[in-house]
Amino acid sequence: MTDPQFRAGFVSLVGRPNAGKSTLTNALVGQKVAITSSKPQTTRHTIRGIVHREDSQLILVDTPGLHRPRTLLGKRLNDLVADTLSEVDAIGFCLPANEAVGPGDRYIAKQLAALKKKPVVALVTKTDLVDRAALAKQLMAVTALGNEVLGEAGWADIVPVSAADGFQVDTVAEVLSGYMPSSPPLYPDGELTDEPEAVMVAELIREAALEGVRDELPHSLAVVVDEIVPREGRSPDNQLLDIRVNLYVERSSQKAIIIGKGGARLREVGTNARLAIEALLGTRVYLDLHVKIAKDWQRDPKQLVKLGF
Ligand SMILES: Nc1nc2c(ncn2[C@@H]2O[C@H](COP(=O)(O)OP(=O)(O)OP(=O)(O)O)[C@@H](O)[C@H]2O)c(=O)[nH]1
Repeated sequence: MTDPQFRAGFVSLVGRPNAGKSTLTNALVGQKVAITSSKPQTTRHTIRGIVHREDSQLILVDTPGLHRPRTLLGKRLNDLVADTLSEVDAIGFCLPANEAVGPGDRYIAKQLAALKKKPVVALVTKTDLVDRAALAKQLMAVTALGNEVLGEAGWADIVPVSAADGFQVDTVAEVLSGYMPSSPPLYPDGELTDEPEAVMVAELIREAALEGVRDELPHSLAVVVDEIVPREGRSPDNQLLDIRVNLYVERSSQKAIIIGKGGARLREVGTNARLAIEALLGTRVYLDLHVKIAKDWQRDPKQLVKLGF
């Protein structure tokens, strides 16, 4: 039954490069979905993370246009950003606690002001890097920016947060949830990301797995990307993505076809898929494939939802 109190909607985290958007996205979602690094402008795709809460669901959308004010001409950039942001229900504007409010922040704030009625929540990020006095000063500076650019009312809210130690991460989710419209959940429970990257990766694996056996398994194969996680401790120019994937078939005879004698076919599928994914993403990849039987998944609506259909 649908809970009339439930809220669900879209949120975009914006802010200048290195403001902590990707890290906060990961902390909110509770699992790594975005690629973070200390080098600015590494977010390569519009990424969505989904935050499932008891009484709300937040779908986080990244706004790539705001990352590169210097490489796009003013109007085009404004249009691009306005396009993306006009579709969200609230905006979280990330400003690092340990860096003075500067022209980059003011530039973004002015674009947000042009969107008129959209609620903008100022998120003062990385609070673990400053002491209480410095944080208080930064909160005042951020409040002043809101009043200067958005008028008397200023930001919809202002929340200090640290993705690194978890301080107030939950409060951020709660405050943003308050700006979501009443709606049933928009995504099935347990779904963490709906990024185009995962969909494309699944497609490439499906292709590789069906190569040469298409007649035997035409529609009996579902590919679900469980996780795409950057390997810890790698430098930005030597990244490795760990990708864990489940391949679902309907019967054990089909499982045997996919795996092949002594696992030989699955190894070949893995290599071919990995090369295609590396070419797509431009990063080295470690692919972890598991073949599972989901009996009659094509006829079972619950299974279909679980498998992303
Ligand atoms: N100490 C600390 N560091 C953080 C925190 N959040 C992010 N960082 C660091 O700040 C840097 C930038 O963080 P990102 O999350 O990649 O920033 P971003 O805004 O997504 O950056 P772009 O993709 O360049 O726009 C990384 O080195 C993070 O580890 C935090 O809460 N505390």
